[in-house]
Amino acid sequence: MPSPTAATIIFDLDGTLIDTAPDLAAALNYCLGEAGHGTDALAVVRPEAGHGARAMLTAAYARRGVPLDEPMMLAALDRFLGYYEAHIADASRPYPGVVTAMDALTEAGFELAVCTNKRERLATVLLDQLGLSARFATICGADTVAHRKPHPDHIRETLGRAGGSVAAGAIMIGDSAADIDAADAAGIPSILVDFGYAPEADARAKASITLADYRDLTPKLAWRLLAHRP
Ligand SMILES: O=C(O)COP(=O)(O)O
Ligand SMILES: [Mg+2]
Repeated sequence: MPSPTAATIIFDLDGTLIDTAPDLAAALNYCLGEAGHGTDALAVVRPEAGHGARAMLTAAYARRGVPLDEPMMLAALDRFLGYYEAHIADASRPYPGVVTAMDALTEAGFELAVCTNKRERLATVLLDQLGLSARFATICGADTVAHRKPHPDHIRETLGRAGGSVAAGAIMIGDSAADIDAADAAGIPSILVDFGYAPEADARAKASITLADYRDLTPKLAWRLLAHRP
């Protein structure tokens, strides 16, 4: 049971907690192959992996100069998501050091939560298959809420479900401007991970700190950030 007074560490999922790009790229390449196109290398697809299936398909078709109207997009999305769910944890793994960092944070009394623009069901299936779901007080997806990140309500809803609040203390850890902007608008400190999919310059500038290695995500760092709230 989440404690009502615990501070909450909120993780973004894709590109922050889990490196999901290989399985997302495989789902994209399956769709491209089915439509008679060649495949894209992981390095090409990786920067788009944090923006969801629709963005990945849009970019792949734009690279080929092939138009993708809405009915084609909806059919491609169905194919993408069907393949993706069936292969969701084939190659996706937690980033190095994050599980050890979560152990230390939980041990120190922090509540952990996930706030992702992935669909809640997919996020839950992925974390279930990786054996990580039980660590989180809530897994709050894009379709769990009326307004997804960068809207601050996504963070507020995540905190509410986790038994926390802005007043009780919260930190958002993410890899994109959507994460950092949501944290900023909710009035909580943020950590931008350097190794994610979309570390844009404005997110880097706006984040409370940038993290290059999960070994540095310690309870001491979290307490320091909470002591200097924005
Ligand atoms: O699937 C997306 O659009 C991005 O997911 P994320 O918020 O976990 O990075
Ligand atoms: Mg992300």
